[in-house]
Amino acid sequence: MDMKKVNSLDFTEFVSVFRNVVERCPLVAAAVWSHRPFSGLEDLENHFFAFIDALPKSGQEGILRCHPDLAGRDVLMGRLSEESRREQSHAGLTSLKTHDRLRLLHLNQEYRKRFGFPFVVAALLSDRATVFQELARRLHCQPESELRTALDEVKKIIHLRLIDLLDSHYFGVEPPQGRGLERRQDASERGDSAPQASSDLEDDPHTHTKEVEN
Ligand SMILES: NC(=O)N[C@H]1NC(=O)NC1=O
Repeated sequence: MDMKKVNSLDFTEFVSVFRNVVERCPLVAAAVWSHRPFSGLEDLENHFFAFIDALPKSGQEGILRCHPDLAGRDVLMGRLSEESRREQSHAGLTSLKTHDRLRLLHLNQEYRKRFGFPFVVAALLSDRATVFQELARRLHCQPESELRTALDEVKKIIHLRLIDLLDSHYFGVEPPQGRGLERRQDASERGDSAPQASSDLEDDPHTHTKEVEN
């Protein structure tokens, strides 16, 4: 879909297409529609970012709480959104062995206990090893800076989801904070050589398939 097409969508169509750009928060797409026409991907995503930035802390935490835990219950129950399933699968999080799943469950619980919202990371830019490392590192951050870090990850997820929905020629646009696309490409080109969180990870062929098309 190109920007001309995006700008031609009526409210219902726009919300239907962009409803999960912010995980389980179609209200954000509903608000962004009012700002059309958009000049390009950057303009469009800036409206998503601005909506989130303008929220009070409780709203920002609410956005984070709409994200499913990585390798959490929603994964086990098959209740992930299509986007989240693809992202978590890309990072190898839908095929963890019990030992690693329990370790992640424990870290996720510790994180949620400390900050009051789930650990969020752009899984499409990550792999199993970095998810574990980042979770262990961010667990010790100060609440205020951690909220900002988590929202920056949400913005990376938004950026990548918008790229998926739009034409591939937008792929050259830098992600928020200029970080990440290179790693995403590395990951998708990497094929089956994703670093592992521990030596006993399952090797699920679905985990390492090239899931990112662009
Ligand atoms: N908790 C969390 O990070 N969830 C997510 N990350 C991501 O890239 N997609 C998600 O659903």
